[in-house]
Amino acid sequence: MPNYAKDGEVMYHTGLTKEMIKGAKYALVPGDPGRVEGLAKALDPNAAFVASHRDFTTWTAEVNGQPILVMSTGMGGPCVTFAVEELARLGVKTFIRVGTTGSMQEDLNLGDIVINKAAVRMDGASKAYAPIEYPAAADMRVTLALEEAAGTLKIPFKTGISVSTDSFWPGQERYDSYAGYVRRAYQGSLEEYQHLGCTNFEMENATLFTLCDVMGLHAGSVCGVVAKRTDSETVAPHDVYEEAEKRFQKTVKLALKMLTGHFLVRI
Ligand SMILES: O=P(O)(O)O[C@H]1O[C@H](CO)[C@@H](O)[C@H]1O
Ligand SMILES: O=c1cc[nH]c(=O)[nH]1
Repeated sequence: MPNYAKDGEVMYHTGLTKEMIKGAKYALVPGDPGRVEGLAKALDPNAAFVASHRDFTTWTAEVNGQPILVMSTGMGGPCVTFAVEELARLGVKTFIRVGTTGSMQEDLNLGDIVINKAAVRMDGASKAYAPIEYPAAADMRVTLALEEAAGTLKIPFKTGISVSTDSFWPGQERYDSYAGYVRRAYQGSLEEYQHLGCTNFEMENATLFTLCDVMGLHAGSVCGVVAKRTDSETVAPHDVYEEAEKRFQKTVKLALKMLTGHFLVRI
């Protein structure tokens, strides 16, 4: 029997109650708290600020007359576990990550969109919930809605498998760190992931997908490419992010319209 929050019960880390989230069943979960307001207002000009605690900034919006939560998770798997645990207790059932990412295939360019159908579990947090043999898989209906939305909007996108790491530098085989050293186990890992057909590096999908499947919830992910690792380790200038941001905002808005409407089986 799921342990739902009681009326008025305040979630310790997010500072939210059931009343504050207005019965939202869908949550958009970007990593960056600075992305929340823009995303909420892109969904709904009447979106409203709800709370800001630690890494978790929350706004509410409406799409198709349904309440939608937009809440940052902060960076990395451990932060995602707080977001999923507390929002699930408040009744959220579907989580869509709206992030940034580093692409690892030649045909994924800066500013493009990646929709992740699964993730390689290089995080640590998901291991507290399921053995490493358990897949980190996105919900197929959420993934299809994101693909259908990006395709309809003619936004360049690719669907693939992300590698979700706990480290932006050695875990993603970056040599431009302070020490400049990548431990031997990760030297050559980028090339290996490319051969395995993985599409991108980021830091939250594996935890999000694993937890949601384990808990009977639904998850999807759309990320904008801000680093093209086939060319460089560097993150691109801000205008690339702004282009990607416009694209992922439009994509999730249309995907939410489909998911809250009559797209495939209602979840
Ligand atoms: O832009 P967000 O959603 O934070 O996602 C990506 O950006 C951060 C690293 O720069 C990591 O959290 C990574 O997953
Ligand atoms: O290269 C990148 C860019 C964004 N986020 C990541 O985790 N890696």
